[in-house]
Amino acid sequence: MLARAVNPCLLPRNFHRIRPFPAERTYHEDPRWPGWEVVVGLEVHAQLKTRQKLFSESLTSELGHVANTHVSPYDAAFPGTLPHLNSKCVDLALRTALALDSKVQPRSAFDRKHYFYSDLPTGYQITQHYAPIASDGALHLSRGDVVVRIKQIQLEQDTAKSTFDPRHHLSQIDLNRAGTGLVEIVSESDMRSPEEAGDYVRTLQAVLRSVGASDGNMEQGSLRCDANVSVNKPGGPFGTRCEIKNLNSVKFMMVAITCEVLRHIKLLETGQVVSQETRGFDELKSQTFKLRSKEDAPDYRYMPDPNLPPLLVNQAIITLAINSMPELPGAMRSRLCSQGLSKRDTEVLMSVDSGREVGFDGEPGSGGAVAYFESLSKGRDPKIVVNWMTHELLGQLGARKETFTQNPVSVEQMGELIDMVQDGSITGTSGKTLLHHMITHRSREMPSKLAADLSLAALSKNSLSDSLKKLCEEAIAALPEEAGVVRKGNERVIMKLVGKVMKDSRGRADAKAATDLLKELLLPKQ
Ligand SMILES: Nc1ncnc2c1ncn2[C@@H]1O[C@H](COP(=O)(O)OP(=O)(O)OP(=O)(O)O)[C@@H](O)[C@H]1O
Ligand SMILES: [Mg+2]
Ligand SMILES: [Mg+2]
Repeated sequence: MLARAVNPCLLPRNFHRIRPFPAERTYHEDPRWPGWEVVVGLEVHAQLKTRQKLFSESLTSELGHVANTHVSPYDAAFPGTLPHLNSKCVDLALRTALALDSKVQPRSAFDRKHYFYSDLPTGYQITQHYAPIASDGALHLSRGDVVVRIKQIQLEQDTAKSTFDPRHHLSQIDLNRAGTGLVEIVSESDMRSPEEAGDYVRTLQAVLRSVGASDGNMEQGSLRCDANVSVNKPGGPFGTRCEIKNLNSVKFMMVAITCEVLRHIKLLETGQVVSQETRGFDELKSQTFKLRSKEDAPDYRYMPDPNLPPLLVNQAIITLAINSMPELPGAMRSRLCSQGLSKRDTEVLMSVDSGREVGFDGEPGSGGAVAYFESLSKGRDPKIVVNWMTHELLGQLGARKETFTQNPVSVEQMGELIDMVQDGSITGTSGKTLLHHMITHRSREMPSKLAADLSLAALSKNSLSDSLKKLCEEAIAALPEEAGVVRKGNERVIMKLVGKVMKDSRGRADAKAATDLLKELLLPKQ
């Protein structure tokens, strides 16, 4: 119980424990399946973002690396090789446990889970079946007041990857992934709909990313999920669960759960029974299919791994982990809101921020939108800064199908640009043009220099009044009818002339100054 014994004074400011929650959920009828209650429990496998694998010195790999180039003799199960625990994997598992408000076990241990498959060179996977590193945690979902209990968090090895080429009847094994560290996070069966399951995975992804434990990328397979589904009559005991294996997108997971719920209900309503099975999901047919029944379930012959001593985590290690914890999403959200940002702006910034790169071994990643915002808003109005960031910077990057991690505009450049617009030395329109120029040309020049080079200095009444006057006179000459109407007292038509001035000045003219000057030129002095 060491984690519970941590002196609360040692907890960083952004670290707060989730209050206890009721395990019982009130039943709300779902119109999709009236008279039935849905129960979901998830097992999530997240690849730990460490440089090296869990028990060997070889480097972890990414999708696209040449097959079998990140393999040590240990990963390939050469006889005589021994595991050596990577402490960085333990650090990241501890961060995960703390972020999920779990009890860190002072003593955990590694077990062998045996099965025979080509992606497992040793014939067993090292996992923590009997004594996981942490248990009894909780995750607050983002919608409603739902808290999902975490049953346990265990450290384990990833498998290799096997692919089958049917044309040549050839199985190929890539050992790059073999032995990469994973955390398996097992939830209690506390979710009551496919949407809650989706919310759980998304919230968990954000937590894992924020503590640097995993990049949680489902498309690239660094986060995989098994969904356990059952149905029961409200108030009755839980039904028999079926486990749908290896779901690799939140959307498909929700579809798979929905299909499975409907399958269970159909069986039960026609007097049949649900048998406990492990199932797969066919994305094209939107159907789950049987992989094996409980009777065919493999006997994993779990046994303690004789080559690995118990993993001992004392209070000093937990305190170190607590002190190294980055800010969690909940704390970040409240901090941004307290700086005067609207809920919407906060959500936009945070969702962009969650796309930042996750650093290796718990190091901070680059490309964070919140850190960028915070540097930028030093000494500037946060609302003006967030407007420039969300509407202009993100908007222009989005139009080029680029993400914030590809943003070429430095905080210094963006800051000077905002200041120039604020003090009137360039107009808002010119600011946007400058930003566009900096993004498209990946320019390292400061905006003041670029504005001079591109002749974008604002034409206001005071500065360069001659140019503005010239533009106004040209507009009057070019639009004589409109000018005539204004002279007769219809001031609204002046906007057409202002529009012409703005266009001819390529956005450099200050609209208010142009309006005033046009009025001076067209209307009799009062
Ligand atoms: N009746 C049920 N309906 C829905 N989910 C359930 C039900 N009973 C258990 N579960 C969920 O099933 C999951 C069981 O996962 P766990 O890792 O403990 O065992 P397992 O699936 O038997 O083992 P393995 O790791 O080998 O797949 C948990 O998330 C749990 O909440
Ligand atoms: Mg499991
Ligand atoms: Mg399971």
